[in-house]
Amino acid sequence: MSAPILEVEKLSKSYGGVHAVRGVSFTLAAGEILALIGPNGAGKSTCFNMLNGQIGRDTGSVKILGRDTTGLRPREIWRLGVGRTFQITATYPSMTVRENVQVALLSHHRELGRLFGFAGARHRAEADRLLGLVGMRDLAERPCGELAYGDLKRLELAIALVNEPKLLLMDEPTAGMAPRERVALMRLTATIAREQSIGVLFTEHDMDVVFEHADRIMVLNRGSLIAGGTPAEVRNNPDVKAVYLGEGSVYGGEAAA
Ligand SMILES: Nc1ncnc2c1ncn2[C@@H]1O[C@H](COP(=O)(O)OP(=O)(O)OP(=O)(O)O)[C@@H](O)[C@H]1O
Repeated sequence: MSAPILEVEKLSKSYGGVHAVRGVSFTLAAGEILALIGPNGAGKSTCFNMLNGQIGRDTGSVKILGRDTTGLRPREIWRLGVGRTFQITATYPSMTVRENVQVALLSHHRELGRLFGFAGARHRAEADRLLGLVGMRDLAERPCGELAYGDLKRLELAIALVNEPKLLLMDEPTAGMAPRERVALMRLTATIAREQSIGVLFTEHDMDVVFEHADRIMVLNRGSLIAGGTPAEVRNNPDVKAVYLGEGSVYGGEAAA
């Protein structure tokens, strides 16, 4: 079996007296879709931000493609082959869809100096290939500011793929989307991830999305992992049921947190 893409061991972080994340360990394989769920305040974002280098960890280790990430800045972690999407989309509204992808490609190729007098031809074919992957080729000429929210999220996915990531970190990728759009976005993500052997770690509040698309689910509560396994295993886990009781259903239908 090939080495895991992501290896997390005993990751911890406290804020004053609050143990936001306590001794979290897990691995993620190529092409695997792994969901990190838990009620509000469970530590999901803190975990994520330690993985992508936005916040430092107190203890523990994170290896991406076998490389220890201790001390690496977010940009250096991105350059290891990590794609990211954020809860709040960050695109340039006055630029077209294609130009937004081209700018990301310029950054990936360390050519941002060329932005001045940006002729629009640079990496155009690659930008169109990425837009084709997410089904947005026909929207290439549209100004980003005119896009529907669901299309913006697909664009964000195309941008996350510019550096040919082996690991994709998605923090609430479907936040703010209509239910049907959410499932469609995760289906698209899962298809691309499996075709390209990209490991995906995502946090998500919509349990329909989680149970339909994750190969494996980890459940955080008060900073600790309390359960992990296939969707069927997690669904039947009594600890998980207890955590979610009164907050919605882990069987799908309602948001759990
Ligand atoms: N910068 C910070 N300073 C102090 N406490 C923090 C900070 N960031 C997070 N916390 C605390 O750490 C705990 C975990 O928060 P975190 O945001 O990681 O949870 P979460 O599972 O992502 O929640 P949500 O689902 O609401 O986004 C919470 O108790 C939170 O109040």
